[in-house]
Amino acid sequence: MPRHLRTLAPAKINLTLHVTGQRADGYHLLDSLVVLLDFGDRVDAAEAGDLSLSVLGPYAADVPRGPDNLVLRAARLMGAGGVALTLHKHLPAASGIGGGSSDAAATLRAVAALTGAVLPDAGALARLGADVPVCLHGQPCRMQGVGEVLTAIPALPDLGVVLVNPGVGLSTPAVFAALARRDNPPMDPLPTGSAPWPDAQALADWLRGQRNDLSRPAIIHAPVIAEALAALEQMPGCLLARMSGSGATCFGLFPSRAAADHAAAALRPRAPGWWIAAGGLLPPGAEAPIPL
Ligand SMILES: C[C@](O)(CO)[C@H](O)COP(=O)(O)OP(=O)(O)OC[C@H]1O[C@@H](n2ccc(N)nc2=O)[C@H](O)[C@@H]1O
Ligand SMILES: Nc1ncnc2c1ncn2[C@@H]1O[C@H](COP(=O)(O)OP(=O)(O)OP(=O)(O)O)[C@@H](O)[C@H]1O
Repeated sequence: MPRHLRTLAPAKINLTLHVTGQRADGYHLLDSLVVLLDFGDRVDAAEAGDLSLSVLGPYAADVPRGPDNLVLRAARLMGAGGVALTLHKHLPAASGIGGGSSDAAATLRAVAALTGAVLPDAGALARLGADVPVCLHGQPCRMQGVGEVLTAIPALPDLGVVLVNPGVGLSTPAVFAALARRDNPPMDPLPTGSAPWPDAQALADWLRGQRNDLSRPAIIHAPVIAEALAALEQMPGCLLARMSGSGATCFGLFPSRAAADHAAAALRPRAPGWWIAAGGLLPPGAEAPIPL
């Protein structure tokens, strides 16, 4: 067993997010295409006498340091007694890109690799956060139910992605509560065949016919989201711009990682208060903990 591990907690984006109903307990039924990106937070785990958490990085001040941090909640769920955890918080909190859920999933992976403990069951994962199952899954997929039903999707083409957060945090329950309708149509049927989206343009063309039903209520709370979407749409090479999750982070899709890097570099000087990051899709296996 390794004694010290480093794990990526990748940013998550909802390429689509259809809200199709509501359960009796208030949780909403979703139909969403989810991908993870090749950048995000980082969770380090080392053998130690007690369970502890240090939080570092540019957004450390925006997340709890105590027992409510999803890293510690995930570690306790694994029964971890002697693990020193360090969260490097690079993703803005409460921003629709899965930060806390991805940190929790990375912690589950790291503690499993460090101690040999088994992963929690599906019910316990969902109680940590609706996005925890998809973040633990690690691969592009369709997410349904309230987040616990994950199915495979056709292979995706190479993509570049730019994320833009216009400097506002949004409460996920408040955005769901502002929905005008909860019984919206699901996604169109997924195309069939081994590579129905031969390139990023073909994927963007299909996504243009789908929705994020939380965009409208999120823009009511934070009108600056519309400015972030417009800024992305105006970048050369941007194929599609949408909001992720419950916002306020928006993503732009580009034909390549180089085109995304170029657009992010061009946008930064024009929007100094915004968080802007660029990358690509998470390669298979890249979510696995790395011994240090
Ligand atoms: C909107 C998404 O980001 C889409 O991927 C996720 O469904 C939200 O995932 P999350 O932040 O991990 O969500 P949780 O922490 O479990 O839930 C936060 C709150 O969002 C609302 N919520 C969440 C998921 C869901 N399917 N229906 C909901 O209504 C509930 O009010 C819940 O109390
Ligand atoms: N490790 C963590 N990182 C981020 N937030 C955390 C963490 N632990 C607890 N939280 C709390 O969870 C809340 C939601 O943060 P998170 O970054 O998961 O946002 P989100 O936008 O709801 O994500 P999602 O895309 O899954 O909806 C924050 O307001 C914060 O107080």
